[in-house]
Amino acid sequence: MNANNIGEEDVLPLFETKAAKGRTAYRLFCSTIFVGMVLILVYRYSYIPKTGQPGRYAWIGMLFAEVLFGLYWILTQAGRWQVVYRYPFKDRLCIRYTENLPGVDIFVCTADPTLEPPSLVMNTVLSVMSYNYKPEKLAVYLSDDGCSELTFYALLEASEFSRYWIPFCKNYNVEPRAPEIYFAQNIDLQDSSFAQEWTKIKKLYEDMKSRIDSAAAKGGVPEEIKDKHKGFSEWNSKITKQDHQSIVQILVDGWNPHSFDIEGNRLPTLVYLSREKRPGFAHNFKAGSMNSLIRVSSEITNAPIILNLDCDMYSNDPDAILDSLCFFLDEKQGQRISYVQYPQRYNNITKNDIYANVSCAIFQIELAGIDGFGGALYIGTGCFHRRESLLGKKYYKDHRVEWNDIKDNIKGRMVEELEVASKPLANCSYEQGTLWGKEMGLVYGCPVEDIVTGLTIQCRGWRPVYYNPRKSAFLGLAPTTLDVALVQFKRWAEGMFQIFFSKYCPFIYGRGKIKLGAQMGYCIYLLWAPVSLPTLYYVAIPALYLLHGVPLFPRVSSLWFVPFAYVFAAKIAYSLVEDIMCGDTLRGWWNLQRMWLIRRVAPYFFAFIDTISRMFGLSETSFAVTAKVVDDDVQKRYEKEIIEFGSSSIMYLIIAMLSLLNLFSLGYGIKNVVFSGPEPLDKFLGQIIVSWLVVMVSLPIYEALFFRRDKGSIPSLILFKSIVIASVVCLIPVY
Ligand SMILES: O=c1ccn([C@@H]2O[C@H](COP(=O)(O)OP(=O)(O)O[C@H]3O[C@H](CO)[C@@H](O)[C@H](O)[C@H]3O)[C@@H](O)[C@H]2O)c(=O)[nH]1
Ligand SMILES: [Mn+2]
Repeated sequence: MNANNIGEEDVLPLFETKAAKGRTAYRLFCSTIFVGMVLILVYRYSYIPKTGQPGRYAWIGMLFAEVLFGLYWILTQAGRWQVVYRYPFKDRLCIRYTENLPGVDIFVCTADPTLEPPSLVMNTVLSVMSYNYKPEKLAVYLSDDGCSELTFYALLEASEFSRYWIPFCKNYNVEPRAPEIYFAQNIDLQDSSFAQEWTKIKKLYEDMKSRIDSAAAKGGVPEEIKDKHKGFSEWNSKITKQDHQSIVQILVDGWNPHSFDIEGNRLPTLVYLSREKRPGFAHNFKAGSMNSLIRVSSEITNAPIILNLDCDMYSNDPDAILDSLCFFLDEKQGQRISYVQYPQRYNNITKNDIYANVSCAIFQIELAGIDGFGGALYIGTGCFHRRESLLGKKYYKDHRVEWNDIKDNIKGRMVEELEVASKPLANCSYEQGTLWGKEMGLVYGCPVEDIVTGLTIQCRGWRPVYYNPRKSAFLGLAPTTLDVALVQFKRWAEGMFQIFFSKYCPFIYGRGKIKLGAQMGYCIYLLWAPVSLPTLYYVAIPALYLLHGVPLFPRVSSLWFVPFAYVFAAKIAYSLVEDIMCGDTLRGWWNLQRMWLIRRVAPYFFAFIDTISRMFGLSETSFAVTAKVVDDDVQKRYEKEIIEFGSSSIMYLIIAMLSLLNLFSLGYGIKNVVFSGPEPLDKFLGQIIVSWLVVMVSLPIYEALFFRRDKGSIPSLILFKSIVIASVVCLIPVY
């Protein structure tokens, strides 16, 4: 697998790592904020009201909140201090390695045919089957945790359609290779032979899709179809999602001379897997499914490189495999690279990204910043792995792997034989008494299996890479309702906080194994949940004390006001500049501010509560699968960028209550200024500004509470409860 006879020193590298521009300027700016924060704390500490004076306890609380904000802010610098960008050179790769590229196994996970419609999943499967890569080196595995015959049927249909789709894609260099997305584009059909092909394939695709969708609508596969394929015999009336045997079906055997596409070229191997599930056996959600995939694929193709994708993440770049191989095959650094993580991007984002799904700062800056400390995170999808490192091997210096191509046995063994041999590997009992889920494969026991697994891989000596190409390599579906978006963030915040308290806490587990910057970088996310506490404090207490006429910030006429004003303004300005530079719109930034606040006060807070209650054994780990589709009405509102509340989630109660509280106190504060002149303004401007900011970002919330009548507005019961609670809170005496 080495480059032909060339000495290692003379070959050009296959990738390059460059430091981001503007580091010094950023570090200087950062230091001024730091000084401002220290001054704020000095002020807080020296002016604590004496015992008996009003606001003493609130003041001490403010001091705590500001200390916590400050500490958290220091952590977030790990994501910005040393940002690096990676540049692969796939032309060099293609010249140097022609025939001897490694095999790649692609894993797609799906869990529920209603939340994740089979026709959507097939788009992902088709997009990865048509990579620009030798089909005999490519295998696609679909893991179906829903154990649905619909998904199986859809995969059968897709395997047939792929015989037309793949040659069409390659002949005309079509992009992207997810048919649904491709045919939704405006295509220039001047060339008549192309137009003919295009029309033919489009018809084939639409027919296939309508067969899949109508089976899904009927809730089952028609009998006459079932009779045609022996695979359906695995399903009987007793099978449920939670209780069934292992199913492994090789739908395309890349080595079978009969499985060619319509032009006589080979097809990639295609495998359907539904691991065994039995009541009483923990199935460990996606981590369990990935581990079964690792084992089953090792029996069938055993490629040294694994790409793992969520079912909604189609490939948007047919050359993505080549890009990522530049990292693994680089002669000098490649041996140590365990995985290449791409950012999560979406194809259903509206112009101003109403739920702030894109997270520019995270994907364009923070993750690249943590990569600068050698700690690129594994985020569950869009990630190429080295099979060895995912399996749990340690990295040893000077240890070189010989990457054998596709496992020889697929060539010699019959499909039936492979199926029989791999089924037991997906059985519940297989993992009992083994290291799977602990030191092998993905780590169990955490709803963010990805982050914790990535950490363990790094701590075994590997150096992952974060690669954010200009052209998105993968595109998925972002949540289109607030409810779904918040539940997702709650799962993340909860899972991550759990890691912080487990033996995997980066500061302990990673000590001496990964850099301090990387440890801190992890904690930016692991501490999402507890950062909700000072945030809640800051949006509730100053407003409440404004109502009661107790000041909590320095007077405007005092010099102490300056650090507060500076830190506030500088942070806001910085986030604006950062966001716009990442390509967001002004309104997009504004939406991000709203979501920032909402996330911190609701899902992060509930994640905090649930993590603590789990520590006392009061609740269990769960994984709420994100819905990928919604009703037409809801979709229309999403496209118009109207926030979809539309459920009675308890999270809305907190959000509504806080926005009402700030509205009351802002009204009261302004009334005082208008009637009593400059004195209250001097004393209360800080609090008025905080409330004013909360009110400004909450405008769509008031609208949903009081004015909207559509189904997506906030239910009136929540309105009622939040008014009652907010009023009671206002009446509580303060100390
Ligand atoms: O029991 C399960 C649950 C989920 N999944 C699959 O896992 C993927 C991710 O689930 P989704 O509901 O889409 O979660 P997201 O919040 O969108 O996922 C992000 O966060 C997860 C961790 O919380 C990671 O596993 C994902 O890769 C990452 O994209 C999907 O393909 C599911 O089909 C399973 O295979 N089995
Ligand atoms: Mn998802």
